[in-house]
Amino acid sequence: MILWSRRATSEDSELRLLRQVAEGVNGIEAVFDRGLRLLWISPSIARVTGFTPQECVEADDLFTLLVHDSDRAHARRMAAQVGSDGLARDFELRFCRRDGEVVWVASHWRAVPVAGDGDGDGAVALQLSAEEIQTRKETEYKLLETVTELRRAQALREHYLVRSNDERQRLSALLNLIRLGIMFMDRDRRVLYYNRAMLQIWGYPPDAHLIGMRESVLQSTVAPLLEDAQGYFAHIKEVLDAHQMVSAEYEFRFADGRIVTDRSAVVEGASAGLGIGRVWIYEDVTAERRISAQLISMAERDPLTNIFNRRRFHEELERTLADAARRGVEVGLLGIDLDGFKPVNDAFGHQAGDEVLIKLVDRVASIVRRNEMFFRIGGDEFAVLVPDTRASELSELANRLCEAIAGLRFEFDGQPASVTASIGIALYPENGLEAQALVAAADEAMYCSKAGGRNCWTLSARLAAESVRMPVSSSDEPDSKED
Ligand SMILES: Nc1nc2c(ncn2[C@@H]2O[C@H](COP(=O)(O)OP(=O)(O)OP(=O)(O)O)[C@@H](O)[C@H]2O)c(=O)[nH]1
Repeated sequence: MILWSRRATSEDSELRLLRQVAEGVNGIEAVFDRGLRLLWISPSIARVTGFTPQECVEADDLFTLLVHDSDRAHARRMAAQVGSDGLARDFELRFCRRDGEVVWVASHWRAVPVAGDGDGDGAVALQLSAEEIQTRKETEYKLLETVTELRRAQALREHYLVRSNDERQRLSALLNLIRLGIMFMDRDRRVLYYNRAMLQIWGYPPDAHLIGMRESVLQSTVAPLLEDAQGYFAHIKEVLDAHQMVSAEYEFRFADGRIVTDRSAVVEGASAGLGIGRVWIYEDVTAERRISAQLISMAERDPLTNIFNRRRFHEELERTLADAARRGVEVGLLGIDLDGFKPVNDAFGHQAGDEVLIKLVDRVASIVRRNEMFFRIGGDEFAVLVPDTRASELSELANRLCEAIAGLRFEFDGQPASVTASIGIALYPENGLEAQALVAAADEAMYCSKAGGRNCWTLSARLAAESVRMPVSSSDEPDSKED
């Protein structure tokens, strides 16, 4: 056995025995005096650090030689405390190897009484038992790194989860505020998402739960609400079968009269080419349609009598003539101007005149057929457009109108009042091929009626060589009389 002790000669038998045991163990064993001077160290120090036991013993300060800068003060302090209070201590520290590498060791320090020291002060030595734990430390480090990495990933995931939840909440709040109904269907045609407006439009209660519901189930629940369920479902089938990326706006009606439009688009997935489903957007356009119908009505109807006005008259005349030209049929135009209307206004006031106009329109409207159109051209001027007709039918109609108007009885301020009508009849194509020519022919004939005594009708002169003015008779076949 080689001895590296400064006090080898004065060792007692107990210390020798301790050394023998210590040299045989795999770990590092060392003995220090209370001043932390190394007295002895086992050969295993060379295996762990590369420094020989002799180099260690001869070193001025083993702590400076072996212990890493960062651990040195702590190690020294702990060892000194063991020396002073006699309590064993365990701690880990780093040794610096000769080759510059660092190696972790677990150290156990305890005070060992030195028997037979001779000075009688109960002297103690410090025994260090150390074991290399580099592999364990590396594993610990790796574990720590992995745990840190996991924690970081977890924190990041939680951060994104919170962000994505917030995002979803914001989006959901927004989608629930808008008036458009929105529904996402997945690729298997099951409901993935819907907003509040979608429930309202489709007549579901606010707490309805549709997530995961199949399209076919959805359709069966809404079918009774639709005016034409089969037509609507055929539209959906067409959109889906044709894989339309964006479908055109489709208008449909509910049985309760609401008008709704739908549009839909494929929702692109992250991987190109694969749609992950389809979004459907529903809009209740009932109010819009009503307003636009009102605007159209205002633009083409007379506000007092609610029948079509001059503007619509010209549109219908052009359309009817074009249609008649295609089909090779005749079109009749009756120009009607009231007789003696001004005196009613003058005698009983404008309101009385309005009443006459309203009642007269009601009466005439009850006489004209469904395919015949009645217009107020302005003031006390009216027109009836008769598609696909003959002159004889027109004269019959004119006769009935004259009789009906003359038969209207009014009473204002206790006094009776009445009006009559002068009618001019023009026939397409005989009296004019263009709208303007036909109107001029009807006007001309109407003025003939006025000139001929009023309360009568006149066939346009352009129909025959001369226009024909007829007094009103109750017969279906009016007696024609040359103008
Ligand atoms: N109450 C009322 N009167 C109107 C309205 N529009 C036009 N009038 C009046 O209708 C009258 C039309 O005049 P005229 O055609 O000369 O009246 P008329 O007495 O039938 O004369 P003739 O056509 O020659 O028989 C005028 O007094 C206008 O002021 C209306 O919306 N309401």
